[in-house]
Amino acid sequence: MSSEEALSSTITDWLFINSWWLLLPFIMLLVVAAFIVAFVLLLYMISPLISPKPLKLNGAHVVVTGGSSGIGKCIAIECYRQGAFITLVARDEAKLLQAKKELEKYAINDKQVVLCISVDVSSDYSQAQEKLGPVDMLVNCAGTSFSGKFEEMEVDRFKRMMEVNYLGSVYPTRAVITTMKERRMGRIMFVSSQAGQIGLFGYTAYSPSKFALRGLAESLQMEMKPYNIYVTVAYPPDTDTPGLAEENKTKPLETKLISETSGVCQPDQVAKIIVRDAVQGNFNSSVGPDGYMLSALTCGMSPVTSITEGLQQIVTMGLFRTIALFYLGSFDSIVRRCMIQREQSKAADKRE
Ligand SMILES: NC(=O)C1=CN([C@@H]2O[C@H](COP(=O)(O)OP(=O)(O)OC[C@H]3O[C@@H](n4cnc5c(N)ncnc54)[C@H](OP(=O)(O)O)[C@@H]3O)[C@@H](O)[C@H]2O)C=CC1
Ligand SMILES: CCCCCCCCCCCCCCCC(=O)[C@@H](N)CO
Repeated sequence: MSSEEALSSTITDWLFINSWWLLLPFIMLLVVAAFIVAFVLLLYMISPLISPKPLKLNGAHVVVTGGSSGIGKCIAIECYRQGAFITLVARDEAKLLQAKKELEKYAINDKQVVLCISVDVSSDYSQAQEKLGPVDMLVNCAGTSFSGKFEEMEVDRFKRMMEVNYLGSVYPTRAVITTMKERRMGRIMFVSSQAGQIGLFGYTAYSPSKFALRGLAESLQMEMKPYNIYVTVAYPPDTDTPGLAEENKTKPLETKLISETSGVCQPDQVAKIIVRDAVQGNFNSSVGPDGYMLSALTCGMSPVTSITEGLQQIVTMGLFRTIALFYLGSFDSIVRRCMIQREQSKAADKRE
Protein backbone atom coordinates (compact mmCIF):
# COMPACT_ATOMS: atom_id res chain seq x y z
CA MET A 1 0.00 0.00 0.00
CA SER A 2 1.38 3.42 -1.01
CA SER A 3 1.49 6.19 1.50
CA GLU A 4 -1.28 8.07 -0.36
CA GLU A 5 -3.68 5.12 -0.19
CA ALA A 6 -2.93 4.76 3.48
CA LEU A 7 -3.81 8.39 4.09
CA SER A 8 -7.17 8.25 2.25
CA SER A 9 -8.22 5.08 4.01
CA THR A 10 -7.32 6.69 7.33
CA ILE A 11 -9.57 9.65 6.50
CA THR A 12 -12.50 7.47 5.41
CA ASP A 13 -12.11 5.34 8.46
CA TRP A 14 -11.99 8.41 10.54
CA LEU A 15 -15.12 9.78 8.82
CA PHE A 16 -17.12 6.64 9.24
CA ILE A 17 -15.90 5.88 12.68
CA ASN A 18 -16.57 9.39 13.92
CA SER A 19 -19.86 9.68 11.93
CA TRP A 20 -18.75 12.95 10.40
CA TRP A 21 -21.24 12.28 7.59
CA LEU A 22 -24.10 12.49 9.96
CA LEU A 23 -23.05 16.00 10.89
CA LEU A 24 -23.22 17.26 7.30
CA PRO A 25 -26.98 17.92 7.14
CA PHE A 26 -26.77 19.76 10.43
CA ILE A 27 -23.95 21.94 9.18
CA MET A 28 -25.93 22.70 6.02
CA LEU A 29 -28.97 23.51 8.11
CA LEU A 30 -26.91 25.88 10.24
CA VAL A 31 -25.59 27.66 7.18
CA VAL A 32 -29.12 28.01 5.73
CA ALA A 33 -30.43 29.24 9.08
CA ALA A 34 -27.61 31.77 9.30
CA PHE A 35 -28.52 33.04 5.82
CA ILE A 36 -32.20 33.32 6.73
CA VAL A 37 -31.38 35.20 9.92
CA ALA A 38 -29.03 37.54 8.04
CA PHE A 39 -31.67 38.08 5.34
CA VAL A 40 -34.43 38.82 7.85
CA LEU A 41 -32.12 41.17 9.75
CA LEU A 42 -31.31 42.97 6.52
CA LEU A 43 -35.00 43.30 5.68
CA TYR A 44 -35.73 44.65 9.15
CA MET A 45 -32.88 47.11 8.75
CA ILE A 46 -34.43 48.61 5.64
CA SER A 47 -38.01 48.44 6.94
CA PRO A 48 -38.05 52.02 8.30
CA LEU A 49 -37.22 53.15 4.79
CA ILE A 50 -40.43 51.76 3.38
CA SER A 51 -42.81 52.26 6.31
CA PRO A 52 -44.18 55.80 6.02
CA LYS A 53 -44.51 58.08 9.01
CA PRO A 54 -48.11 58.04 10.32
CA LEU A 55 -50.23 61.09 9.52
CA LYS A 56 -51.42 63.16 12.48
CA LEU A 57 -55.16 63.53 12.05
CA ASN A 58 -55.41 66.15 14.78
CA GLY A 59 -55.60 69.47 12.93
CA ALA A 60 -55.38 67.80 9.50
CA HIS A 61 -57.74 68.68 6.65
CA VAL A 62 -59.60 65.60 5.37
CA VAL A 63 -61.83 65.68 2.29
CA VAL A 64 -64.33 62.84 1.96
CA THR A 65 -66.23 62.40 -1.29
CA GLY A 66 -69.44 60.49 -0.68
CA GLY A 67 -69.17 61.75 2.89
CA SER A 68 -72.91 62.32 3.31
CA SER A 69 -73.88 58.65 3.61
CA GLY A 70 -72.78 55.13 4.52
CA ILE A 71 -69.08 54.27 4.64
CA GLY A 72 -68.00 57.79 3.64
CA LYS A 73 -69.97 59.38 6.47
CA CYS A 74 -68.46 56.93 8.98
CA ILE A 75 -64.95 57.68 7.68
CA ALA A 76 -65.63 61.40 8.14
CA ILE A 77 -66.88 60.80 11.69
CA GLU A 78 -63.83 58.68 12.54
CA CYS A 79 -61.47 61.42 11.32
CA TYR A 80 -63.46 64.16 13.04
CA ARG A 81 -63.29 62.27 16.32
CA GLN A 82 -59.52 62.32 16.00
CA GLY A 83 -59.46 66.10 15.61
CA ALA A 84 -59.50 66.58 11.82
CA PHE A 85 -61.17 69.36 9.83
CA ILE A 86 -63.59 67.83 7.37
CA THR A 87 -64.91 68.72 3.93
CA LEU A 88 -67.81 66.56 2.79
CA VAL A 89 -68.41 66.26 -0.95
CA ALA A 90 -71.62 64.84 -2.46
CA ARG A 91 -74.51 66.03 -4.64
CA ASP A 92 -77.58 66.19 -2.41
CA GLU A 93 -77.36 69.32 -0.21
CA ALA A 94 -79.98 68.19 2.30
CA LYS A 95 -78.09 64.95 2.95
CA LEU A 96 -74.84 66.90 3.27
CA LEU A 97 -76.32 69.23 5.89
CA GLN A 98 -77.78 66.31 7.79
CA ALA A 99 -74.40 64.56 7.84
CA LYS A 100 -72.65 67.78 8.91
CA LYS A 101 -74.98 68.04 11.91
CA GLU A 102 -74.30 64.43 12.82
CA LEU A 103 -70.54 64.91 12.56
CA GLU A 104 -70.49 68.00 14.73
CA LYS A 105 -71.67 65.96 17.69
CA TYR A 106 -68.26 64.29 17.78
CA ALA A 107 -66.11 67.45 18.00
CA ILE A 108 -63.14 67.18 20.36
CA ASN A 109 -62.18 70.87 20.24
CA ASP A 110 -63.93 74.11 19.30
CA LYS A 111 -61.65 74.89 16.34
CA GLN A 112 -62.91 71.97 14.28
CA VAL A 113 -65.17 72.76 11.32
CA VAL A 114 -67.16 70.74 8.80
CA LEU A 115 -67.53 72.18 5.30
CA CYS A 116 -69.87 70.86 2.64
CA ILE A 117 -69.41 71.06 -1.11
CA SER A 118 -72.25 70.00 -3.37
CA VAL A 119 -70.72 68.67 -6.55
CA ASP A 120 -71.05 65.71 -8.89
CA VAL A 121 -67.65 63.98 -8.83
CA SER A 122 -68.31 62.30 -12.15
CA SER A 123 -68.34 65.59 -14.04
CA ASP A 124 -65.24 67.75 -14.01
CA TYR A 125 -64.27 68.81 -10.57
CA SER A 126 -61.91 71.73 -11.12
CA GLN A 127 -64.38 74.40 -9.90
CA ALA A 128 -64.17 72.90 -6.41
CA GLN A 129 -60.38 73.08 -6.43
CA GLU A 130 -60.06 76.70 -5.27
CA LYS A 131 -62.58 76.19 -2.48
CA LEU A 132 -60.57 73.39 -0.92
CA GLY A 133 -57.23 74.87 0.13
CA PRO A 134 -54.48 72.48 1.22
CA VAL A 135 -55.68 68.93 1.81
CA ASP A 136 -53.84 66.39 3.98
CA MET A 137 -56.00 63.42 3.16
CA LEU A 138 -58.45 62.81 0.33
CA VAL A 139 -60.88 59.93 0.70
CA ASN A 140 -62.46 58.93 -2.62
CA CYS A 141 -65.56 57.17 -1.37
CA ALA A 142 -68.33 58.52 -3.63
CA GLY A 143 -69.60 55.56 -5.57
CA THR A 144 -72.59 53.70 -6.74
CA SER A 145 -73.32 50.07 -7.40
CA PHE A 146 -75.70 48.18 -9.55
CA SER A 147 -75.87 44.46 -10.09
CA GLY A 148 -77.62 42.42 -12.73
CA LYS A 149 -77.05 39.95 -15.51
CA PHE A 150 -74.67 41.18 -18.20
CA GLU A 151 -77.14 41.06 -21.08
CA GLU A 152 -80.01 42.46 -19.02
CA MET A 153 -78.27 45.65 -17.89
CA GLU A 154 -78.61 48.73 -20.06
CA VAL A 155 -75.36 49.67 -21.77
CA ASP A 156 -75.54 53.04 -20.07
CA ARG A 157 -75.01 51.36 -16.66
CA PHE A 158 -71.51 50.29 -17.66
CA LYS A 159 -70.67 53.86 -18.63
CA ARG A 160 -72.17 55.36 -15.49
CA MET A 161 -70.28 52.97 -13.22
CA MET A 162 -66.96 54.01 -14.79
CA GLU A 163 -67.93 57.69 -14.65
CA VAL A 164 -68.85 57.72 -10.97
CA ASN A 165 -66.60 55.06 -9.44
CA TYR A 166 -63.49 55.48 -11.56
CA LEU A 167 -63.46 59.01 -13.07
CA GLY A 168 -65.21 60.23 -9.91
CA SER A 169 -61.99 59.28 -8.10
CA VAL A 170 -59.65 60.65 -10.77
CA TYR A 171 -61.07 64.20 -10.79
CA PRO A 172 -60.94 64.89 -7.04
CA THR A 173 -57.43 63.39 -6.90
CA ARG A 174 -56.33 65.71 -9.72
CA ALA A 175 -57.77 68.62 -7.77
CA VAL A 176 -55.63 68.02 -4.68
CA ILE A 177 -52.45 66.34 -5.89
CA THR A 178 -50.49 69.41 -7.07
CA THR A 179 -50.66 71.10 -3.68
CA MET A 180 -49.84 67.81 -1.95
CA LYS A 181 -46.72 67.46 -4.10
CA GLU A 182 -45.67 71.02 -3.30
CA ARG A 183 -46.15 70.42 0.41
CA ARG A 184 -44.44 67.01 0.17
CA MET A 185 -47.12 65.33 2.22
CA GLY A 186 -50.52 63.72 1.87
CA ARG A 187 -52.70 60.67 1.73
CA ILE A 188 -54.99 59.54 -1.07
CA MET A 189 -57.55 56.85 -0.33
CA PHE A 190 -59.56 54.93 -2.89
CA VAL A 191 -62.53 52.93 -1.69
CA SER A 192 -62.69 49.92 -4.01
CA SER A 193 -64.49 46.72 -2.94
CA GLN A 194 -63.88 42.99 -2.59
CA ALA A 195 -65.58 43.02 -5.98
CA GLY A 196 -62.49 44.98 -7.10
CA GLN A 197 -60.34 41.93 -6.32
CA ILE A 198 -62.56 39.19 -7.66
CA GLY A 199 -65.09 39.30 -10.49
CA LEU A 200 -68.45 37.87 -9.44
CA PHE A 201 -71.75 36.93 -11.02
CA GLY A 202 -73.86 40.08 -11.42
CA TYR A 203 -70.99 42.57 -11.18
CA THR A 204 -70.00 42.86 -14.86
CA ALA A 205 -70.63 46.62 -14.72
CA TYR A 206 -69.52 47.31 -11.14
CA SER A 207 -66.38 45.16 -10.76
CA PRO A 208 -64.39 46.70 -13.65
CA SER A 209 -64.91 50.19 -12.20
CA LYS A 210 -63.47 48.96 -8.89
CA PHE A 211 -60.61 47.00 -10.51
CA ALA A 212 -59.71 50.20 -12.36
CA LEU A 213 -59.06 51.98 -9.07
CA ARG A 214 -56.34 49.47 -8.24
CA GLY A 215 -54.47 50.21 -11.49
CA LEU A 216 -54.80 53.91 -10.88
CA ALA A 217 -53.61 53.56 -7.29
CA GLU A 218 -50.54 51.45 -8.13
CA SER A 219 -49.38 53.83 -10.85
CA LEU A 220 -50.08 56.89 -8.74
CA GLN A 221 -48.23 55.46 -5.74
CA MET A 222 -45.06 54.94 -7.77
CA GLU A 223 -45.22 58.56 -8.93
CA MET A 224 -46.01 59.99 -5.52
CA LYS A 225 -43.78 58.06 -3.13
CA PRO A 226 -40.77 60.41 -3.49
CA TYR A 227 -43.09 63.26 -2.52
CA ASN A 228 -44.06 61.55 0.72
CA ILE A 229 -47.61 61.01 -0.53
CA TYR A 230 -49.10 57.62 0.29
CA VAL A 231 -51.95 55.91 -1.51
CA THR A 232 -54.33 53.39 0.06
CA VAL A 233 -56.90 51.14 -1.62
CA ALA A 234 -59.64 49.72 0.58
CA TYR A 235 -61.54 46.55 -0.33
CA PRO A 236 -64.60 46.31 1.94
CA PRO A 237 -67.07 43.41 1.83
CA ASP A 238 -70.86 44.03 1.80
CA THR A 239 -71.48 46.81 4.30
CA ASP A 240 -74.79 47.79 5.83
CA THR A 241 -75.44 51.20 4.18
CA PRO A 242 -78.24 52.96 2.25
CA GLY A 243 -76.19 52.19 -0.88
CA LEU A 244 -76.29 48.43 -0.20
CA ALA A 245 -80.04 48.54 0.56
CA GLU A 246 -80.59 50.20 -2.81
CA GLU A 247 -78.41 47.65 -4.62
CA ASN A 248 -80.20 44.75 -2.94
CA LYS A 249 -83.49 45.73 -4.58
CA THR A 250 -82.32 44.42 -7.95
CA LYS A 251 -79.59 41.97 -6.93
CA PRO A 252 -79.66 38.57 -8.64
CA LEU A 253 -80.02 35.62 -6.24
CA GLU A 254 -76.60 34.29 -7.32
CA THR A 255 -74.88 37.54 -6.37
CA LYS A 256 -76.67 37.56 -3.03
CA LEU A 257 -75.65 33.99 -2.18
CA ILE A 258 -72.04 34.45 -3.28
CA SER A 259 -71.61 37.75 -1.42
CA GLU A 260 -72.95 36.16 1.76
CA THR A 261 -69.65 34.23 1.94
CA SER A 262 -67.98 37.37 3.24
CA GLY A 263 -70.92 38.44 5.46
CA VAL A 264 -72.19 41.97 6.06
CA CYS A 265 -70.12 44.49 8.00
CA GLN A 266 -71.12 47.61 9.90
CA PRO A 267 -69.96 50.86 8.27
CA ASP A 268 -68.35 52.23 11.45
CA GLN A 269 -66.17 49.12 11.81
CA VAL A 270 -65.14 49.33 8.15
CA ALA A 271 -64.41 53.06 8.53
CA LYS A 272 -62.16 52.49 11.57
CA ILE A 273 -60.01 50.01 9.63
CA ILE A 274 -59.84 52.21 6.54
CA VAL A 275 -58.82 55.30 8.52
CA ARG A 276 -56.18 53.35 10.46
CA ASP A 277 -54.63 52.02 7.26
CA ALA A 278 -54.71 55.43 5.54
CA VAL A 279 -53.06 57.10 8.54
CA GLN A 280 -50.32 54.46 8.54
CA GLY A 281 -49.91 54.83 4.79
CA ASN A 282 -50.62 51.16 4.05
CA PHE A 283 -51.24 50.52 0.37
CA ASN A 284 -53.74 47.78 1.09
CA SER A 285 -56.70 47.94 3.44
CA SER A 286 -58.90 44.90 3.94
CA VAL A 287 -61.66 43.88 6.33
CA GLY A 288 -62.16 40.48 7.97
CA PRO A 289 -60.50 37.10 7.39
CA ASP A 290 -61.84 36.72 3.83
CA GLY A 291 -60.61 40.21 3.07
CA TYR A 292 -57.20 39.36 4.45
CA MET A 293 -56.94 36.21 2.33
CA LEU A 294 -58.18 37.97 -0.82
CA SER A 295 -55.62 40.75 -0.38
CA ALA A 296 -52.70 38.40 0.19
CA LEU A 297 -53.82 36.32 -2.78
CA THR A 298 -54.24 39.25 -5.18
CA CYS A 299 -51.22 41.29 -4.06
CA GLY A 300 -49.53 40.87 -7.45
CA MET A 301 -46.97 43.64 -7.95
CA SER A 302 -48.65 46.08 -5.58
CA PRO A 303 -46.39 48.09 -3.30
CA VAL A 304 -45.58 46.62 0.07
CA THR A 305 -45.66 48.94 3.06
CA SER A 306 -44.27 46.72 5.79
CA ILE A 307 -41.84 43.86 6.01
CA THR A 308 -44.32 41.73 7.92
CA GLU A 309 -46.87 42.25 5.15
CA GLY A 310 -44.35 41.10 2.53
CA LEU A 311 -43.33 38.03 4.52
CA GLN A 312 -46.96 37.09 5.17
CA GLN A 313 -47.72 37.28 1.45
CA ILE A 314 -44.75 35.06 0.58
CA VAL A 315 -45.66 32.43 3.14
CA THR A 316 -49.45 32.32 2.66
CA MET A 317 -49.90 32.63 -1.10
CA GLY A 318 -49.94 28.91 -1.95
CA LEU A 319 -52.18 28.01 0.94
CA PHE A 320 -54.68 30.75 0.12
CA ARG A 321 -54.78 29.74 -3.55
CA THR A 322 -55.68 26.24 -2.41
CA ILE A 323 -58.49 27.60 -0.26
CA ALA A 324 -59.60 29.85 -3.13
CA LEU A 325 -60.14 26.82 -5.38
CA PHE A 326 -62.75 25.54 -2.93
CA TYR A 327 -64.46 28.93 -2.83
CA LEU A 328 -64.52 29.08 -6.63
CA GLY A 329 -65.99 25.59 -6.74
CA SER A 330 -68.76 26.60 -4.38
CA PHE A 331 -69.50 29.78 -6.37
CA ASP A 332 -69.78 27.76 -9.58
CA SER A 333 -72.17 25.36 -7.89
CA ILE A 334 -74.33 28.24 -6.61
CA VAL A 335 -74.59 29.57 -10.18
CA ARG A 336 -75.42 26.11 -11.54
CA ARG A 337 -78.07 25.42 -8.87
CA CYS A 338 -79.76 28.77 -9.45
CA MET A 339 -79.89 28.12 -13.19
CA ILE A 340 -81.44 24.68 -12.75
CA GLN A 341 -83.97 26.05 -10.28
CA ARG A 342 -84.95 28.84 -12.66
CA GLU A 343 -85.39 26.43 -15.54
CA GLN A 344 -87.51 24.11 -13.43
CA SER A 345 -89.82 26.87 -12.27
CA LYS A 346 -90.09 28.16 -15.86
CA ALA A 347 -91.09 24.68 -17.02
CA ALA A 348 -93.63 24.42 -14.17
CA ASP A 349 -95.10 27.82 -15.13
CA LYS A 350 -95.54 26.64 -18.72
CA ARG A 351 -97.36 23.49 -17.61
CA GLU A 352 -99.90 25.49 -15.58
N1 LIG B 1 -71.96 49.17 1.00
C1 LIG B 1 -71.23 48.20 0.51
O1 LIG B 1 -71.62 47.04 0.59
C2 LIG B 1 -69.93 48.48 -0.14
C3 LIG B 1 -69.63 49.71 -0.67
N2 LIG B 1 -68.42 49.92 -1.28
C4 LIG B 1 -68.10 51.23 -1.86
O2 LIG B 1 -68.05 52.19 -0.84
C5 LIG B 1 -68.48 53.44 -1.32
C6 LIG B 1 -69.61 53.97 -0.44
O3 LIG B 1 -70.65 53.06 -0.47
P1 LIG B 1 -71.93 53.20 0.46
O4 LIG B 1 -71.55 53.85 1.71
O5 LIG B 1 -72.61 51.91 0.47
O6 LIG B 1 -72.80 54.19 -0.46
P2 LIG B 1 -74.04 55.15 -0.15
O7 LIG B 1 -74.94 55.02 -1.32
O8 LIG B 1 -74.59 54.93 1.19
O9 LIG B 1 -73.34 56.59 -0.22
C7 LIG B 1 -72.79 57.04 -1.40
C8 LIG B 1 -72.25 58.44 -1.20
O10 LIG B 1 -71.66 58.88 -2.41
C9 LIG B 1 -72.28 60.06 -2.85
N3 LIG B 1 -72.31 60.06 -4.31
C10 LIG B 1 -72.83 59.13 -5.13
N4 LIG B 1 -72.69 59.49 -6.40
C11 LIG B 1 -72.06 60.69 -6.39
C12 LIG B 1 -71.62 61.59 -7.41
N5 LIG B 1 -71.83 61.33 -8.70
N6 LIG B 1 -71.01 62.74 -7.04
C13 LIG B 1 -70.80 63.00 -5.74
N7 LIG B 1 -71.18 62.21 -4.74
C14 LIG B 1 -71.81 61.06 -5.07
C15 LIG B 1 -73.67 60.01 -2.23
O11 LIG B 1 -74.26 61.28 -2.09
P3 LIG B 1 -75.23 61.91 -3.24
O12 LIG B 1 -76.06 60.80 -3.75
O13 LIG B 1 -75.99 62.97 -2.54
O14 LIG B 1 -74.32 62.48 -4.26
C16 LIG B 1 -73.33 59.43 -0.87
O15 LIG B 1 -72.79 60.41 -0.04
C17 LIG B 1 -68.88 53.22 -2.77
O16 LIG B 1 -67.82 53.57 -3.60
C18 LIG B 1 -69.15 51.73 -2.83
O17 LIG B 1 -68.93 51.22 -4.11
C19 LIG B 1 -67.49 48.93 -1.36
C20 LIG B 1 -67.75 47.70 -0.84
C21 LIG B 1 -68.97 47.37 -0.19
C1 LIG C 1 -58.74 32.61 -0.14
C2 LIG C 1 -59.82 33.20 -0.94
C3 LIG C 1 -60.93 33.79 -0.15
C4 LIG C 1 -62.02 34.15 -1.06
C5 LIG C 1 -63.14 34.86 -0.39
C6 LIG C 1 -64.13 35.30 -1.40
C7 LIG C 1 -65.24 36.08 -0.85
C8 LIG C 1 -66.02 36.71 -1.96
C9 LIG C 1 -67.11 37.57 -1.49
C10 LIG C 1 -67.24 38.77 -2.35
C11 LIG C 1 -68.17 39.76 -1.80
C12 LIG C 1 -68.25 40.97 -2.70
C13 LIG C 1 -68.86 42.10 -1.99
C14 LIG C 1 -69.00 43.29 -2.86
C15 LIG C 1 -69.60 44.41 -2.09
C16 LIG C 1 -69.88 45.62 -2.89
O1 LIG C 1 -68.99 46.24 -3.36
C17 LIG C 1 -71.28 46.04 -3.10
N1 LIG C 1 -72.15 45.56 -2.13
C18 LIG C 1 -71.36 47.54 -3.13
O2 LIG C 1 -72.62 48.02 -2.82
